[in-house]
Amino acid sequence: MTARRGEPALGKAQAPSPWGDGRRSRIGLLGGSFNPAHQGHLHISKQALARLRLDAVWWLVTPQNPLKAARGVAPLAARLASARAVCARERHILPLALETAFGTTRTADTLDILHRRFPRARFVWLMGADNLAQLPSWHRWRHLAATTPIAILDRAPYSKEALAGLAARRLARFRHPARIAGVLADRAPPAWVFLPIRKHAASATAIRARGWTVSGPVPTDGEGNL
Ligand SMILES: Nc1ncnc2c1ncn2[C@@H]1O[C@H](COP(=O)(O)OP(=O)(O)OP(=O)(O)O)[C@@H](O)[C@H]1O
Ligand SMILES: O=C(O)c1ccc[n+]([C@@H]2O[C@H](COP(=O)([O-])O)[C@@H](O)[C@H]2O)c1
Repeated sequence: MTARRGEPALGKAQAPSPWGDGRRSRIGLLGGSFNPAHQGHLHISKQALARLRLDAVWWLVTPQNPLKAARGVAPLAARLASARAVCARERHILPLALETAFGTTRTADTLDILHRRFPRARFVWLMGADNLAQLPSWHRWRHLAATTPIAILDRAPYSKEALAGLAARRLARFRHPARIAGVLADRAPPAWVFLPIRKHAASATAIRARGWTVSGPVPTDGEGNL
């Protein structure tokens, strides 16, 4: 892995595994605010691991979603801690603060760096159906789709809205049936699938409404699950 001039090198503590260390690792990237992380993130990550035949899912805990207000967003350390707590037992799911190391907040920029640094890795961008509906507001979203295969994980109540939206329409000819999900990582982008998985109702907004705070204990269901 080589850093470009001007890009910070990643310290060992940041070093994700697998590294793209000669093996053509298949890595799902779930970007998010994780304010806080919850069982919905875990559910879609497990679905992605199985359905897309991934080696790992990296949770990219964003320093700041460029389209969301900073107010009400817990510090990165607290969001990262919530992510680590939620997937503490998962060997193949890795919460990371790579965008803080890269100095990026916009996904297309982050993906460009990841492709440069891990030329042998096969990345798939993962997102819930709500984010597909919003994709046309993202910086260089067509470039993003042109560089990285995308898997959309279903989420209530956004399925119809997402599939009828501008991004789905503009990218319609690059959509593949869910049955090829296992080889999506091998497909040359643009390429995307919509995975009609069992829906999970968890949302960070609902958890915050129930009183999640940075300083207080992370709320659990008694088994350590948010
Ligand atoms: N229950 C869920 N089902 C499907 N996708 C989800 C679910 N929860 C989160 N995601 C997806 O995970 C990614 C990160 O989500 P995020 O951290 O914003 O959680 P959130 O619950 O959507 O937060 P908020 O309610 O604050 O907007 C997004 O792509 C989002 O669509
Ligand atoms: O690149 C953009 O312009 C962009 C705009 C909005 C959201 N994103 C990314 O989308 C991911 C999901 O964000 P969120 O806040 O819905 O969890 C996260 O990685 C954000 O950085 C990216």
